[in-house]
Amino acid sequence: MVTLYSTHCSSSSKAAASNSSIGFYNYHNNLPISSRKFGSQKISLTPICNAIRMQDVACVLFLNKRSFYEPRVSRKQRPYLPKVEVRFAYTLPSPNLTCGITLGAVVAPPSKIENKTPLKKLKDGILSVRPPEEQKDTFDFDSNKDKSTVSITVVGASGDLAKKKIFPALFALYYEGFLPEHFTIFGYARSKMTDTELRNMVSKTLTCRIDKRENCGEKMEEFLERCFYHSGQYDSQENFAELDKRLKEHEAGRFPNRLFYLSIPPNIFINAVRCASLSASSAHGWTRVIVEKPFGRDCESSAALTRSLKQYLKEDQIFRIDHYLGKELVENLSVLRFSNLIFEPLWSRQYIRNVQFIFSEDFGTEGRGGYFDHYGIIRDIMQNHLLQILALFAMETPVSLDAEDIRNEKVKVLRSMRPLQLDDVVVGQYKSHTKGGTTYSGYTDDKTVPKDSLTPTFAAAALFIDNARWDGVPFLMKAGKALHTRSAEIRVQFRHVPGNLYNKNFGSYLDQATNELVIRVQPDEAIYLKINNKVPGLGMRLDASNLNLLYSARYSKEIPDAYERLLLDAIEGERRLFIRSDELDAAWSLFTPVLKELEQKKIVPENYPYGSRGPIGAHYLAARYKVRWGDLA
Ligand SMILES: NC(=O)C1=CN([C@@H]2O[C@H](COP(=O)(O)OP(=O)(O)OC[C@H]3O[C@@H](n4cnc5c(N)ncnc54)[C@H](OP(=O)(O)O)[C@@H]3O)[C@@H](O)[C@H]2O)C=CC1
Ligand SMILES: O=C1O[C@H](COP(=O)(O)O)[C@@H](O)[C@H](O)[C@H]1O
Repeated sequence: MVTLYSTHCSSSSKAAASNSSIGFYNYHNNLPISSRKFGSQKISLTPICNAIRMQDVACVLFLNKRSFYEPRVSRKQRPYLPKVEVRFAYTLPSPNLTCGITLGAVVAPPSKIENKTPLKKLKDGILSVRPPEEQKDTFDFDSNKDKSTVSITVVGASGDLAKKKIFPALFALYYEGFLPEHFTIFGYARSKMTDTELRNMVSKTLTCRIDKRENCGEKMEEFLERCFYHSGQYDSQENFAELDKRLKEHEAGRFPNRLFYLSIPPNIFINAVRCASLSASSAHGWTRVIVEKPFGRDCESSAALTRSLKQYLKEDQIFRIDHYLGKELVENLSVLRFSNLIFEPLWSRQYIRNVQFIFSEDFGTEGRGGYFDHYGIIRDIMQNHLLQILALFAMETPVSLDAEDIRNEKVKVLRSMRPLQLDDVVVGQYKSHTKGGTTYSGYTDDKTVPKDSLTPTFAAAALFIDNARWDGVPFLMKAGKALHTRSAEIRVQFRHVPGNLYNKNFGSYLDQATNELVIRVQPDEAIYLKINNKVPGLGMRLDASNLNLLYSARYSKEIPDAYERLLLDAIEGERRLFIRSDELDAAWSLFTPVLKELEQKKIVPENYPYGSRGPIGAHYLAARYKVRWGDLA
């Protein structure tokens, strides 16, 4: 049952409101339940809403026959949440009319919600950013109420990320039935391509899951038929208006929602957003924009980017992607911690000695040297991926799983952290190395990288959270390219057991006898806990063994790629895994001073051979805090 408990709507203009009405629709079948016309300056909708008690309600507000607003039954109503509050407040594009509606919902039995198709979850109402005067078309909601559509435009479709990640993720969602019934995918870039050429390009990177090969070819054909291409400049409103025209042809009178994925270099983000929002945003439905990193390269440039984006978009239209937040084990971090009694009580300085976030790749910056040299590993990996994981790891219990509640807690952690000090950073750069007759090029051997580049391809750092829970606990980060292995892990090293009866069995290896919880994000996703155990036999010999939850052994389902989850969330309007602007500001504040110092002082990175374990300085840094890197134990 859903109970709407508080709504209000006020207008400062009689004329603007004279043709207006509010309608309630059954969420499941979109049939009208009730509607009310209003033309007065002020209208209280509370009595209407209180009178309506039913399974699920969708509510659409019409102003001068335009529909602006559709509250959703969102993923907040997943089974683990027995009670949901949905709040909406927004400004209508009309300058003299504002309206806010607050809904409080008590949710229907969870199974019903879960059984919904994703399309039915698509009930978020984001206003178009297009100026009102450009919203010429009116939408006849009565005859189209059961028909909405999502148009996904991949801006920069000819690029590496689009081919490698975005199109395959969209196909996986399609294959699994997660895309809405009506959807269209457009590639947009400057390269000249026909629809068929785009389809050929995309088809080369599509794969079916190992566990689901049924009708794979057929599904690919169906998917590709819904992919189109439009060639245009990123700074041309005219070209985006042409795209708009083509999108409209495919939307064919359906309720149009539009998602733009900016898969382009950052220097053209703003032009593309300006043109897309002014010439190709949805007139009636929502318009959302996924923005890829890098979100600036320091506090100032990031704030400037946010300011520019907000000239054309509202914060809730901006989906800043950090694909590490979409990884299965990062998503599981909160589940592990907040739904297992054995972990949460241990999650503090009292029991945890240090936490390590380790990222390594066994390949260099090949092909991306130009981009990388401008950013370096601290900006590329630490300031975003590792810091986001740290914030999730260390945050206090959020009030709910609502996006804002989670992001509020993450911001608090970031704001409680000390900006990184130069003394607490070690930087490195890989050099060429020959192994087994093969020579692996060094970073500066790349033609797109200046020979005298000081850009770090490796960094280790010690960070601290100055709050009651984490006071004095080192949070160590290590990230590097061209190392000996590819992996991403979170390692939680616990304190010694006080007065351990078995200390003598460990001899001088007391450190190695502490418990360690490892969350292996990739590859071979796993969670394991290192415990001390008696080696079977008549003696009393102890060893460290793992209680091991290896995903591939436990779950037969293939783990979805991070981009699948994030794209689906963006389509559904779920913001939990996207970065809010204040989180971003807080993240940059931690790293900007040290990044500037490294550059101003021209700190020379320590060399390490391609394929090695990185510079020795990382060990000294850890040792300063009496820590051993867990991945080396
Ligand atoms: N590739 C990756 O693994 C990752 C990428 N990212 C981010 O995603 C975004 C896209 O990355 P990626 O696909 O690698 O980028 P690309 O360099 O491949 O660029 C994407 C497309 O943008 C256009 N483009 C490239 N350079 C310029 C330019 N100087 N001026 C105008 N247009 C240009 C090209 O299309 P055309 O010429 O046809 O217009 C190109 O195909 C970037 O912001 C990147 O930082 C983030 C994480 C990982
Ligand atoms: O954002 C980035 O991530 C990739 C690593 O992503 P993964 O999912 O393959 O682990 C990294 O290679 C790239 O430099 C960086 O920009």
